[in-house]
Amino acid sequence: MTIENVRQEIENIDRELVELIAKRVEFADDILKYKHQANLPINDDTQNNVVIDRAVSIATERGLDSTVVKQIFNLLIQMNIERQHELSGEGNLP
Ligand SMILES: O=C(O)C(=O)C[C@]1(C(=O)O)C=C[C@@H](O)C=C1
Repeated sequence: MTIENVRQEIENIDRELVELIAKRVEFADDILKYKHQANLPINDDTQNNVVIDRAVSIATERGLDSTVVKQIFNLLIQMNIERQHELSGEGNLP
């Protein structure tokens, strides 16, 4: 494999990652509807821990640096929380 081939593979993965992040954020709309109906807060620390612990466990099984994976998932959760605030009309972004 040439370096161009490897960079093409990395680009393909990067595109998939961004698509998956977009899909994950899109669920903010559905989850927010349930939260409004049940009068639940947007931020749920218990669920945050479930998501983080699951990601850390999978990362550890795959031999990845779990500290970095934890940081990534904290950012993903934060993106979802921000989108839910935006959809509630409380955000700063368009
Ligand atoms: O599961 C939820 O309640 C969500 O809103 C999703 C999510 C997440 O991104 O995984 C985001 C915010 C909550 O604090 C917990 C988890």
